Amino acid sequence: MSVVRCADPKALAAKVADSFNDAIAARLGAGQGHVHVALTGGTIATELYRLWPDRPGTAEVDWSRVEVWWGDERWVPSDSDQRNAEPALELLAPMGFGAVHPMPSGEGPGLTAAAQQYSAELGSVRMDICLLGLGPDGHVASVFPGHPSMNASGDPVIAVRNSPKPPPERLSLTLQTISASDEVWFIVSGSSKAPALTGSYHGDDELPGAHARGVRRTRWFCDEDAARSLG
Ligand SMILES: O=C(O)[C@H](O)[C@@H](O)[C@H](O)[C@H](O)COP(=O)(O)O
Repeated sequence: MSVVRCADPKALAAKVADSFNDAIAARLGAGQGHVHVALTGGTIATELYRLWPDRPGTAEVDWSRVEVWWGDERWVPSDSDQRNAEPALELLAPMGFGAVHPMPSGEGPGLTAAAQQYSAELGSVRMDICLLGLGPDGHVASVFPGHPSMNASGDPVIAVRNSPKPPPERLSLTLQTISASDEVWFIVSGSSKAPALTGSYHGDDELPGAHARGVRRTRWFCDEDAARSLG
């Protein structure tokens, strides 16, 4: 595990964008045909998507060999501004990804069928890099502490009901699926996240963030406000 500390949210978002560019270019340069990346929703992730297309180095990457997935989604219609995927894809449009895989939206099949559909779409794909935000309660993707989503196993994607964070219905990768990723990257900003960050980093069992670990590497990108109590 490694921690990357940045002065403020803007520097944090820029650092994560540059790190993605470097890591993806390195994978492609090493002969990997395609790179699979899972993105997340949330405020700081949106800041990342806003500045990523214009970062120096972004134009150097062959994005046609990158496939984008989502770690979780809110079960609302596709034109809702609460969605994770569509607003992000609008910001990231200049990059021209080879393929994008938004999770199904609320006007489609039922929630359970949608989870099965995305599980099938995922098939045997494992993420090279899975990006995660962290909630103040320690949630990652739509896996919440003390909630049935924490113990889900079986299919890689689950239907989440009664989510403590609105909206109540969501889709999410399971912790097992997240932790099958080669790398897990956290992006964490703000003092409200400091206790959850410290607990997740140090392995507090009750926090979903403590169970999300990459097979090869776990990186914690955080700003000083979030990292305050990390030591
Ligand atoms: O759908 C969601 O709500 C997100 O995917 C969620 O897991 C998010 O990443 C964290 O809650 C952090 O969000 P903030 O950066 O807004 O605190």
